Amino acid sequence: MFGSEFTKTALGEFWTGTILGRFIIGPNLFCVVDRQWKKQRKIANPAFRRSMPLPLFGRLTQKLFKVIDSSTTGEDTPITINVHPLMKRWTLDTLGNASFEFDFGAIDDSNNEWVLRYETILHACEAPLFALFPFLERRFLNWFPERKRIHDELTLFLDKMQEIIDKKRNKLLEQQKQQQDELGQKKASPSSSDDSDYSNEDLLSLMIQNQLQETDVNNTLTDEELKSNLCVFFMAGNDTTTAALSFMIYHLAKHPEIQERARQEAFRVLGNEPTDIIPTIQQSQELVYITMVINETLRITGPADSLTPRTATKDTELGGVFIPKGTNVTVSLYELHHNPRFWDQPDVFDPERFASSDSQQNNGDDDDANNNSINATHCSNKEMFAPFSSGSRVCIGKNLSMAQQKLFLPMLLRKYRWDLPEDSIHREKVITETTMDVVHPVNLNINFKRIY
Ligand code: HEM
Repeated sequence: MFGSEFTKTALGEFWTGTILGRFIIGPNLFCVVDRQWKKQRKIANPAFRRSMPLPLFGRLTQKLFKVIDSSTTGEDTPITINVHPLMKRWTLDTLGNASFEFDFGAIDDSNNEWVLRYETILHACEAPLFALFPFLERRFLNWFPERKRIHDELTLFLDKMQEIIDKKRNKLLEQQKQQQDELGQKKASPSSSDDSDYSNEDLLSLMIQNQLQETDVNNTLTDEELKSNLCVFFMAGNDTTTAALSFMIYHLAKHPEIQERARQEAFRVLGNEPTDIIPTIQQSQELVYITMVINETLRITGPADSLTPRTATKDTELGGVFIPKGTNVTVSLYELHHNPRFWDQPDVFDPERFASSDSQQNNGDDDDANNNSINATHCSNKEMFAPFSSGSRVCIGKNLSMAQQKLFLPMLLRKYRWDLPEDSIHREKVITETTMDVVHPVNLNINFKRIY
């Protein structure tokens, strides 16, 4: 999205020793630049390119439906649900399992020890006092007992990650040794070195496998880097996908005719038996209209409304504006997605603008930054659609998030109809707030009615 005259602003020392610094602003993909970033991205890319664990996501969706159904008295009784916290529980469990085979257990119990710990740490990252004066917690932590307690919680969280890393590494080493013994070879490859076998493995295992295969330590991730990346996958992947799913439910509640059309597609592709069907990869690629709905949601209410700042590496000019070397600039994705020069009636929710002759191929599973074709009559430049950014620093979790959304929405459509309550605060337009730079709906209550 940015040319070489702009580089990502290195985030680092300012936050050392703070909760934000220990949790997020560390040696991870989001924060590092130049050679460090190249190394990390090269290692992480194959893990994110594997085929997605749809059966796992599907099982967790079935679990969520059971929780919802347990609070209804019958198929005809609607139930009102605050959607955003519910989606957060689902995303936390899918991401925990897919990232490092850790089940937060959030769907079953949103108040369990690990969920509360994670939420506490995340909220603490935003505390205004320490965001403005990070030296307070670096040098005078003892003056702030509550802050100190949260540091201890974070230590427990990071220790847990280290424990999981150690266990996984030992398990993989054992497997490797077994294979070597069996094959009688000097150099055995770990169990899944091929992309196509990745689907059942979590991201952490895939990255550790890389470490075990690599002989040059300069091309491997240290445990600190592994942990820091796991933290950032949560920060970057949990709230964003949660918000995307919540907004999607909102738009479909506001537009029942679009909801029904999407449901008919789900029935056509997955069948209409009254039972939870988990889409296969093949089926998920056939969900053309549902993909259009997802794209339009990401355009009109994208969870990331701007990119993190870039710094001009030299005096340059952008759109006729002179930008001196060292200036920080950013891109507003919101403006990009609502610019009337590129989008016909940008404030109207209209999935049709993503219809195209090649929409069959347009499944959100490739690695092209702008794989989402756009109807040329509605938008004059497909590069204007970039909810996951674009270029070399495009979101690494894009395919994962698209896979989650394309699994969840058809399952939900087959199982429930939903609408906005009469007294909803969102009747006119969706009310949002921003947490950790992610835009999400506030108190979005939705009435759900079971189909089966
Ligand atoms: C709807 C869901 C998501 C949206 C809208 C989104 C959006 C974005 C955007 C706009 C960026 C670029 C930020 C910048 O350069 O300033 C980004 C980067 C990133 N995202 Fe996502 N993201 C989503 C889901 C995920 C998921 C599921 C993960 C991981 C599990 C993830 C991990 C990352 C990481 C690690 C980066 C930094 C990549 C790099 O700089 O190489 N994201 N995301």
